[in-house]
Amino acid sequence: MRIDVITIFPGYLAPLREALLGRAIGAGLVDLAVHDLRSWTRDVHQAVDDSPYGGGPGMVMRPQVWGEALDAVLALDERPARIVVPTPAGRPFTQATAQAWTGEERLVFACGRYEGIDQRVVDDARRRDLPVDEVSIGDYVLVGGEVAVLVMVEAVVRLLPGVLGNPASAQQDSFSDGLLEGPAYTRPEVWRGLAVPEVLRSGNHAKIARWRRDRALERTAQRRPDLLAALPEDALDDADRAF
Ligand SMILES: CC(C)N1CCN(Cc2ccc(Cn3ccc4ccc(-c5n[nH]c(N)c5C#N)cc43)cc2)CC1
Repeated sequence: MRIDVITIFPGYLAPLREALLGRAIGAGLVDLAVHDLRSWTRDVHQAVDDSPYGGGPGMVMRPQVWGEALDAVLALDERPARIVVPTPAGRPFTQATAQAWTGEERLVFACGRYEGIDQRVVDDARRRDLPVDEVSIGDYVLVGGEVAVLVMVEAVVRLLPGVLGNPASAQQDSFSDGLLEGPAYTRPEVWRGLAVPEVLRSGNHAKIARWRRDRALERTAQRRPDLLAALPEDALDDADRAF
């Protein structure tokens, strides 16, 4: 997978070259290119924003600069690309989104700042039949799209074959079966007077699996009843329902 990020703050994306993601890049599983939007400005001030039509607070990012930047970055590689635009007004970015994007050969992220990017940039890409997703990582307001891109790239790349040391981790993620994961423990057996639940030390794998499922159901019911309500009919077996 090739990933391109266009931003006025390239340094914000430096963490993508660290740790797991850095190793994925080093292993050739991911190609990452970060581009400074100001490279496509033509004025001495390298202006990327302007006042909003219709008035209102803040500034809006100029379509000309973004249009030239996206055209140039898309032309760098012949692989078909999905353009991703983080925005507070976007569709929710979920684990399902991350899973779906693992099938893409290329993702091009457009990081806005100020009050966002002139809508005609997205409209122009769509009318050229380029796939464009406007997505939000959560119901809170950030200052720009860069942090959202860090989140989304990590969520996608960790699902790519060969990236995680133990692929089972991705399969047993929270959300992958629709539930939150339950509590996890490691040594010592007792810490500050708190003992690891005995069942986890029993060696009885059936009992352990049941206990873990019950804790996941309990935690999901307490913290995310919406996830429980959204489970498909056949997601819970009789033992789950008995819980
Ligand atoms: C009603 C009320 C919830 N509204 C809210 C948004 N207000 C306008 C407004 C304010 C600030 C920004 C800053 N900004 C610029 C580009 C950009 C990209 C992503 C995000 C972003 N924020 N939160 C997320 N989950 C995001 C994602 N993904 C924020 C961005 C952009 C837009 C208007 C009021």
